[in-house]
Amino acid sequence: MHIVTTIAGSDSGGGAGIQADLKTFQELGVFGTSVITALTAQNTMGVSGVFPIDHSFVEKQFQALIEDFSIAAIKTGMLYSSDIIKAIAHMIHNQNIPLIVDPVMIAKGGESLLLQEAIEAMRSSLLPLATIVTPNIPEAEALTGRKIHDVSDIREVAQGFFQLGVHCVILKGGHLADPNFAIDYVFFQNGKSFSMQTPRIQTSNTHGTGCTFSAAITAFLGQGFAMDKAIIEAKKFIQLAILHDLSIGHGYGPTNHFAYQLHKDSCEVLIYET
Ligand SMILES: Nc1ncnc2c1ncn2[C@@H]1O[C@H](COP(=O)(O)OP(=O)(O)OP(=O)(O)O)[C@@H](O)[C@H]1O
Ligand SMILES: Cc1ncc(CO)c(N)n1
Repeated sequence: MHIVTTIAGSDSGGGAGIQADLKTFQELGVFGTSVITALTAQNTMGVSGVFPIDHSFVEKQFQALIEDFSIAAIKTGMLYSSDIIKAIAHMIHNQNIPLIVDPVMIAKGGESLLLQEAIEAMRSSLLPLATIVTPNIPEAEALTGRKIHDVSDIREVAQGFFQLGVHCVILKGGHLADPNFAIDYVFFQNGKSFSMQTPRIQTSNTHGTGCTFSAAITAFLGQGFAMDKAIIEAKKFIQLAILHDLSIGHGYGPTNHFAYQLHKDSCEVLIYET
């Protein structure tokens, strides 16, 4: 049994954060463990409160895991403060475990999940340890200080992440205004790159898409998939989770974590060399 870990915030509404990650791990046949960085009072309509966990207790949770388990891959999500980020970086820097950083900053409803003061710690302490980083466009802009106007700017931004020491950058194009396709751009430090394209689904049920996508990458990597295969299969997982959405809540509803196991043969991801 492969064991993986999510270090993230709790979403009481169950569609994002720790809850989305553990559901995704379970669906993909890996044993999920967790380190909770913050509690959020949250539903599909928004975040009504954030209660950060003291960084010493974040450390204590991780310590409990590494004393007992052999962890195959780690992902991070909502990390909230520089104290928490630095504590995590300190704990994992000598562990030699693949690390997927989803640099969560803002919830779909606009609430902040990362303090402004924490951006520098993300850049200087955590990203140098990252195997893969999965920013959306605004996150990539905030972390590299470069603006993305169109696809040609994306390669430059990936370089910005490589300079920090990241091995693979997945720029999620969900926020680029292509009405027909959801395109993500994948860049490796060795120069290899490709884009992944699926039909864009017209829905407001996109709560937790980023968490679910990065959790699926973590689950596949933890099982020993090669990096490109893990990324492409995770794109399939999130496409199906958005397509077969569940009617839950009154706002931005969750995705359907059951869908991949039911429909995985029906989804095609188009891959283009870039
Ligand atoms: N409407 C959509 N149809 C198809 N795929 C989508 C759609 N919206 C997002 N995706 C895909 O979902 C994945 C997550 O991307 P997204 O841009 O939503 O992440 P995010 O903004 O970080 O999410 P979150 O708000 O959960 O942090 C990407 O693979 C993206 O292409
Ligand atoms: C706890 C948490 N993590 C991440 C996101 C981003 O989707 C969210 N809304 N809540």
